[in-house]
Amino acid sequence: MSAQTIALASDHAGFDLKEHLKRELQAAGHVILDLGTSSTDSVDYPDFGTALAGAIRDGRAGRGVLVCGTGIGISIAANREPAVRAAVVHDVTSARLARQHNDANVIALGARLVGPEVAKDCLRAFLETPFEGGRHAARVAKLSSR
Ligand SMILES: O=C(CO)[C@H](O)[C@H](O)[C@H](O)COP(=O)(O)O
Repeated sequence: MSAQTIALASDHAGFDLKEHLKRELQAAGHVILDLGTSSTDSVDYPDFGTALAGAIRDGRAGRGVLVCGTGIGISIAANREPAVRAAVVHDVTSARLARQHNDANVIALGARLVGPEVAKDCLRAFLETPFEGGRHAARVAKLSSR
């Protein structure tokens, strides 16, 4: 995928993995919008999921990557924004299908569940896999119309 602005956000549990993924994305030439957190000091994941969702809504980033301990809490926060389709992914297959079937514009990773190499593979699949459209298009449209 060509270079684009990608927003990153995590809580304390996801901080180290976020930094790892940031370096990967920078090396690939992407522009990074890092919305925090900036250390492993304890913070609240809704603040960071919401911040990333705002960046997607406002067009400051085309895609987003969220990290918390499980990926769950921070994705719940981000998905409250209608412009966001955030998918918790654990492996390349879930990351690929989140794009092919769901046109996910955000992935959420669990730093306590997924190692850095698997997370990197998920990120690559997320960025490189196109939406299939077809029968999935009407379903995704229904997500936005409710
Ligand atoms: O939101 C979560 C659970 O879905 C995340 O895993 C958080 O990172 C986790 O709850 C943080 O837990 P901690 O005990 O405060 O580090």
